[in-house]
Amino acid sequence: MRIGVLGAGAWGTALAISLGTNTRSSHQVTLWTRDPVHLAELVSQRANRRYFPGFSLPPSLQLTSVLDVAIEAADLVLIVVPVAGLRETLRGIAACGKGVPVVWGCKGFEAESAALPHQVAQEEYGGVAPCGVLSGPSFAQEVAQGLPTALTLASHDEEFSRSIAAQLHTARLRIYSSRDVAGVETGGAVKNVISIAAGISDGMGFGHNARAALITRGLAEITRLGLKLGGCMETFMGLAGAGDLILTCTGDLSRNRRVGLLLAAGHSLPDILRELGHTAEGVHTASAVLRLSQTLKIEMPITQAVCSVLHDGVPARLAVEALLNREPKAETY
Ligand SMILES: NC(=O)c1ccc[n+]([C@@H]2O[C@H](COP(=O)([O-])OP(=O)(O)OC[C@H]3O[C@@H](n4cnc5c(N)ncnc54)[C@H](O)[C@@H]3O)[C@@H](O)[C@H]2O)c1
Ligand SMILES: O=P(O)(O)OC[C@H](O)CO
Repeated sequence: MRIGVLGAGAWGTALAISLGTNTRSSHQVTLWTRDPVHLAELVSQRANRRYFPGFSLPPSLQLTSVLDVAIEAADLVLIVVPVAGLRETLRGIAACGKGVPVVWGCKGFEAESAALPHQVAQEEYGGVAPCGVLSGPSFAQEVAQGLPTALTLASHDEEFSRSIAAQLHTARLRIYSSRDVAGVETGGAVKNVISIAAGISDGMGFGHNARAALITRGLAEITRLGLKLGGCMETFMGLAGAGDLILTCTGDLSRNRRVGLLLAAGHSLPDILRELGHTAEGVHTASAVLRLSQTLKIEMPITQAVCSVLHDGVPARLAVEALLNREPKAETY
């Protein structure tokens, strides 16, 4: 298959390396960056030192900064820009007029609209071609190293998700298909918020028990919101739910977890984001999720606490104390 990967950050580059060096099938991969200067670096260094140092780009990988070139050369487009760039990227693909099938790998809610990626896609690309989302526990570095990873590809078009999952599937990148787009996207988005909370807790030295409690009650928040948004219970127990939540709350490769660790150490959010140099979707998604939870009247205390630290200047210790001092209640979802 000919695959256009749009977005040459960590995840786009890792997917391009993994799919481009896949020995079982013969994918021809083109990686697109919007920045011509970045393209020149990629071409001359055959590596992405800016976003993904330590990995060589496979010789067969094509590189471009012209969107139409990446799309024209593709049977499938993978959009791997942050959620904030999804709408603009979809508009660019639509303007190309090819009607190419699209799968996105971004995880979050759009900050201003609080829309999930598939809702943005419906507005910008609805009815043009089959679409889906790729999500699940997947640190870019491990995927690029060829370490075993399992993902979920969800689409409302069941035939599309099965077919694309089968074509992208390898022994090292196992891809399961699903119809639950809203569930898969909600799991991938909210886990980033809970991961910031886990980072804060670990950074303050609260220990393994507290982290396990945050993961479990975080899963309850994901499930509550996800069910309201039309997701299925089993999705939240699967790769794109509990799987990704556990990975991101416990794995030190997580950028969202790192945001929490640095907040606990007393760093300011602008300094943290500058030092990170990468997308941490949980930062913007937290506010969108909080607004949604208030509109939908869903209790999401961990999300609320994370928002208060990120955006209201509440010290991490006070936010954690407020969480701990909540009234006792029955353990429900
Ligand atoms: N890094 C991972 O391990 C990983 C794994 C799974 C999913 N994701 C998700 O993938 C998405 C991208 O993450 P990343 O790790 O590649 O981020 P990153 O910060 O490493 O790179 C983001 C890339 O997108 C580009 N970009 C930003 N806005 C753009 C726009 N409007 N149009 C075109 N390009 C734009 C940037 O220039 C950069 O190249 C996020 O939603 C993230 O949650 C990341
Ligand atoms: O580094 P993070 O926190 O954006 O997490 C990366 C992936 O989403 C993990 O599945």
